[in-house]
Amino acid sequence: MVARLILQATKPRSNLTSSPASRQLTVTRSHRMTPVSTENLRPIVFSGPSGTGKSTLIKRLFQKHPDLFGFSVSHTTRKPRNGEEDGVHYHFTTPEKFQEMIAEDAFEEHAKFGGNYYGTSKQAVKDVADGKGKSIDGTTASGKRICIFDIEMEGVKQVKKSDLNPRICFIQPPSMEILEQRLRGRGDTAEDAIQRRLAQAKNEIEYCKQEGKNDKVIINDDLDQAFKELDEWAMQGISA
Ligand SMILES: Nc1ncnc2c1ncn2[C@@H]1O[C@H](COP(=O)(O)OP(=O)(O)OP(=O)(O)O)[C@@H](O)[C@H]1O
Repeated sequence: MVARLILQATKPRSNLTSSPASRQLTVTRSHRMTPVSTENLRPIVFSGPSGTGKSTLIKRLFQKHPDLFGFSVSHTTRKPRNGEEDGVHYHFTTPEKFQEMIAEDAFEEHAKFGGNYYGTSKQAVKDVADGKGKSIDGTTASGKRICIFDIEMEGVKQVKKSDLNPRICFIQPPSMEILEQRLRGRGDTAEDAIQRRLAQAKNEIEYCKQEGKNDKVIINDDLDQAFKELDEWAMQGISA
């Protein structure tokens, strides 16, 4: 879904790294404290074709580490749906204000989908590290968190150019045939959209093959195996 310009985590920023005391953050977990080095506060970006299994894998990551990761609250020019609260689900804004923010270089990345703008502001990324991001269920992700991005290829290109210094992981389908089965199996995508997504998937897989575009590529064939690989990679360097 489009608005998954959701979250990110930020590269070690000055407010997190300037004093010795901040070189190690402490994340409170259910029964213990987990020291997290500043290196691990780098945002993690997940990308990959629609239907490849990003949401499924990210959900597992949040379930396994409920206090460690967060999404940023995106800006959007679309109208709020029932039950959506400004500042919680999205920062709802006007096209004029959104354009102003683009001009002020306020976004880490932004894009237009279905006639509406969506974007991740620099402030929203900082908010995740300050305990003001979102958890997987939309509730406030309190405490310092590592920002997770779930974004499209164009968004990945933008964050790579920003000063976020994210770790980038591409989730690849085992084959185009299986990707098609997954998209159809979800039962929520119209035929023309499936065809568009499959065509786009080819572009994304080509992009992913280029040298230096990703820090990690995971083939999501067997889900348990893919999650194990993803979890080990995401948790690298995080003391638990
Ligand atoms: N390893 C797997 N084996 C079989 N089915 C899977 C696997 N991973 C995910 N799926 C299924 O594939 C479908 C697509 O997964 P998911 O919605 O997580 O994809 P996505 O990459 O987040 O897509 P989008 O970008 O469109 O939101 C879902 O029905 C999910 O249950």
